[in-house]
Amino acid sequence: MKVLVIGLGGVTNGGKTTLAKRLRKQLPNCSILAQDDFFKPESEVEIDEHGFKQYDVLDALYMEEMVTSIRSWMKNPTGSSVSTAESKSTPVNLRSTEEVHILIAEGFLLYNYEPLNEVWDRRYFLTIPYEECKRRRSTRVYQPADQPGYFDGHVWPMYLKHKREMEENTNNIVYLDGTKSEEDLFSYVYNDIMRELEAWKK
Ligand SMILES: Nc1ncnc2c1ncn2[C@@H]1O[C@H](COP(=O)(O)OP(=O)(O)OP(=O)(O)O)[C@@H](O)[C@H]1O
Ligand SMILES: NC(=O)c1ccc[n+]([C@@H]2O[C@H](CO)[C@@H](O)[C@H]2O)c1
Repeated sequence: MKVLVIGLGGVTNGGKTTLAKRLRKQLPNCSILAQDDFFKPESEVEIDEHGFKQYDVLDALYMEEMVTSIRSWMKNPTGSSVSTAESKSTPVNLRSTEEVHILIAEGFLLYNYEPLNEVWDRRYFLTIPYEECKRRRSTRVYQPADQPGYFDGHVWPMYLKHKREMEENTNNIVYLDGTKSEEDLFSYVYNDIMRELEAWKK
């Protein structure tokens, strides 16, 4: 049996969830694990001197639990103990599909946490420019909702800081331009993963 752990990281509102769901429909035995499911409750999230809740940092997340979830999926991809959303579709375009299991872990802060660095078979990173990110984010309602000035005061500066640290410490990141169409993004990543699976079968 082959297990493939795919990281789909990138900026908030870059389109990670949209792309992951689309991939899950088409890839064989594919599950999604969302980093957003590991946020701490609001009462445990720190507040900085400007009054901004510190959600866009590793400390706001139960990262050890996320590692445990990924590792237990890797040991037993068909087990039910891990909270992942699983594909219900019939696998396509692949013989011996029952031997392949794919986990897409999607989230905004995947590659800055050392204990996760060795789990990835492939690392993707979606980017969109500042203006587009701010626009998309303004259409979303988080729980709790973004405070006034939150994007410029917390979200974007933390994104730039983490991206810089990631670039200093991590190799082999495949950057994806999140302003491309959903269809283009899907077919690029789908073909990339299928090539990897074909190479494994040989
Ligand atoms: N390729 C695309 N082109 C234009 N808009 C897109 C594209 N993909 C997703 N979107 C839109 O961008 C917004 C964010 O998408 P999505 O929820 O998939 O992003 P995300 O990276 O998972 O966000 P977050 O992790 O911050 O919640 C949504 O309104 C979605 O419809
Ligand atoms: N899911 C949450 O608990 C939560 C609460 C407040 C803000 N967020 C935002 O989610 C994004 C990552 O998807 C981050 O930019 C957080 O600001 C999440």
